[in-house]
Amino acid sequence: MESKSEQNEWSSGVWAHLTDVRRRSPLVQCITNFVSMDLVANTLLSAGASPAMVHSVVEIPDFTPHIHALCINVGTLTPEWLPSMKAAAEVASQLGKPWVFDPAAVSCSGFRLKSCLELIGLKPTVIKGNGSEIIALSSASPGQTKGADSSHESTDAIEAAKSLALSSGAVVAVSGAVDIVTDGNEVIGVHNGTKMMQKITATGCSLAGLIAAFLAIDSSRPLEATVSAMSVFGIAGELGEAMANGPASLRMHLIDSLYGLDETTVLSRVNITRLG
Ligand SMILES: Nc1ncnc2c1ncn2[C@@H]1O[C@H](COP(=O)(O)OP(=O)(O)O)[C@@H](O)[C@H]1O
Ligand SMILES: Cc1ncsc1CCOP(=O)(O)O
Ligand SMILES: [Mg+2]
Repeated sequence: MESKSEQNEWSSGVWAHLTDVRRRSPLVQCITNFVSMDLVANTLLSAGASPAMVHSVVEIPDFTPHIHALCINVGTLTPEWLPSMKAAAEVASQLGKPWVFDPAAVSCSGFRLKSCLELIGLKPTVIKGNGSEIIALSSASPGQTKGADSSHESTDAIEAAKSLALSSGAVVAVSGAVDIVTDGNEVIGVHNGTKMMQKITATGCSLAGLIAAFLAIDSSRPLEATVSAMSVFGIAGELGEAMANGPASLRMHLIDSLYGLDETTVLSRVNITRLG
């Protein structure tokens, strides 16, 4: 059971992180899938960050040195896109810029799984997947695939997440009913969010982009920054659902709620526990 003071510490940490993102407006480069580009960019803008969907390999040497964080998502991967992803990841890692890797639909093909493992070799700061994606990556073998959706609960993936964190050196975040964040030793559960978020495509991708923005302003504490981003996104979903009639209006209200989040709401809604 979490003590009141531990809860208060998490809540004030979440609010401090969001305030800092709004104040510093970090530049986040996103090489993401076609489905998600719009929602990822709008999520980052409503949180106060500055998104740039720059993915051409010829632009990376000029642009990537200027970013504050990077997000790479393989949701619509093709062989033509992989060199851009690798080049951007290499620049980010060499220059000490935090980067998030989202192995969207990793089990779709052998090509995608191999590409994901190669990208993990380039040292992401955070790997964010759903339960099925993290289990597949951790065992380096595709399970049964449901494409971009998960057929596992996030809590089924705790041991896989810990093992992937230890083998990769990344913080691993598993989205789902309870968002799990681990560095291989500590395991934190974020209990914000709402089930209907699964019915909007690219919410997982947007969460990965948001994690990148939070890492940009607290790169020395990737576990805490990731926990904060997950809680903030979940709270925006909870508030959005209260105004929505279904997934399409939730999409709109989620963005509005993220934009309008205030201190009282954040402090009263953060729900984070230590799971191990
Ligand atoms: N059953 C649920 N209850 C509450 N929040 C959920 C639930 N399922 C997903 N979410 C939230 O939806 C967002 C996207 O997560 P998820 O659907 O797991 O990603 P992905 O799209 O990558 O599979 C996250 O913020 C997560 O917390
Ligand atoms: C439907 C789909 N197909 C390939 S990528 C993609 C979007 C997946 O987004 P998310 O992982 O956030 O559900
Ligand atoms: Mg996903």
